[in-house]
Amino acid sequence: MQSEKEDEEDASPEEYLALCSFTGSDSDQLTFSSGDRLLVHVKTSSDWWWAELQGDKGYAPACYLRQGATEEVEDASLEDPWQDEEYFGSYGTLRLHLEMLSDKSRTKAYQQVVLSNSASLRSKVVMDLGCGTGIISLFCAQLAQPSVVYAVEASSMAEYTRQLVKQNGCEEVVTVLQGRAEEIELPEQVDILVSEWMGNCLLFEFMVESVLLARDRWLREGGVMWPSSAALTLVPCQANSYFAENMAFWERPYGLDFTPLQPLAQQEFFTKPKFSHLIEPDDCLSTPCDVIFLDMYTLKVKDLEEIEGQFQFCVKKSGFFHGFTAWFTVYFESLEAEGAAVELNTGPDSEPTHWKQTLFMLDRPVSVNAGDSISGSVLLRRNPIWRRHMTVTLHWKINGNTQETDNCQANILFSLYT
Ligand SMILES: NC(=[NH2+])NCCC[C@H]1O[C@@H](n2cnc3c(N)ncnc32)[C@H](O)[C@@H]1O
Repeated sequence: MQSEKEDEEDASPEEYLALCSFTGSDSDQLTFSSGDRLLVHVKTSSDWWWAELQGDKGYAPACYLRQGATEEVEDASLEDPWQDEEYFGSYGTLRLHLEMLSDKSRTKAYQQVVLSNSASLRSKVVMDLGCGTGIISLFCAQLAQPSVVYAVEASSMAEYTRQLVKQNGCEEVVTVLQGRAEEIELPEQVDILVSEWMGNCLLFEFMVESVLLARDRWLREGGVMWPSSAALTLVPCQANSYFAENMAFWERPYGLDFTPLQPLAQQEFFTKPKFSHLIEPDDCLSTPCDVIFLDMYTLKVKDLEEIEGQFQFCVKKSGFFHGFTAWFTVYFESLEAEGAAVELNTGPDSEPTHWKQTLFMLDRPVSVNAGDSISGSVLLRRNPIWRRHMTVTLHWKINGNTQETDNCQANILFSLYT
């Protein structure tokens, strides 16, 4: 009796080129090298395909493969791996800047950092990386007396930022430099490198790479990074309304049975992370836990390729385990020796920010009971081709202490593609 997959394999396989190497993380994932030609038998999901390489079969990440690619196509996709045209184009318009400036939690946290360090900022040299409209640089000039702030902005917004600096009488202190932080020249090393670089799930957009490169090139020995550190937090959660709206909905719409659409709904709505999700504190099934911690003084660009964290949650109340929710917190150390750090927490116990939280839905909910443990790991793997993207792979098992049976092993791969 052929397996379902073998049935589907009867269709003629298509040849794909591996654009880079991939090492399978468990027995049913294929391992291959850049340049290998794989035969794709079944596109089991938008992210994982059942493929074959020299007789070995297994799942391959679709984003690593290009159909009928030849060298020039490969070069083309490597031409703009940062998608800078689109990325800086979007920051050249007001929409995103309005969203960020309207985010009081975010903007006031940076204002508080400047305010609480205003004495120590006197006569310091500051770099504001990715200054956008220049709000952080203007806070520095308005609330403290640094000797100079280099406000670096790659998008066309920079020309307006210059006007805002002049309009607010800060041109003596703030110098706007248009260009990528990796490419511009500063006349001197800086004492403080401040930036608002965080993206969804902390790292999406990978602007953090630019911050690390600028740190290595422009931050003087003993200089200060703002943020100084960052943590990614995870919690198993209920998502009853999201589940009801996207899955239960198909049970009886207008008295009809639309359940045959539920597999489609699962594929379409639950295989991508839900950005801007607002989790209620009550939805948390256990105490949230920091799964990844980044020290902005020691973090290296190569560390960004794969970042893994472990977790062990103890379920504190019975309910439906619909998925995991993630958020981040960044910390700004004080310039004064014993001064208190400022933190910007984007979790459910803080004022909502424009990031809100990110919800990763399981294929199907699992009912859990108080005392169960949900343990496993989260792997953030940067896309080797599209450098602003990453996949999030969650492995977990549930050691229900109320059931004899086994764990339910599972792993889901989410691609944080725009
Ligand atoms: N928190 C985020 N996810 N994004 C908010 C900051 C993004 C701002 O930094 C600018 N920006 C991003 N990368 C760079 C770079 N390498 N060099 C200069 N400006 C940059 C970008 O044009 C935008 O104005």
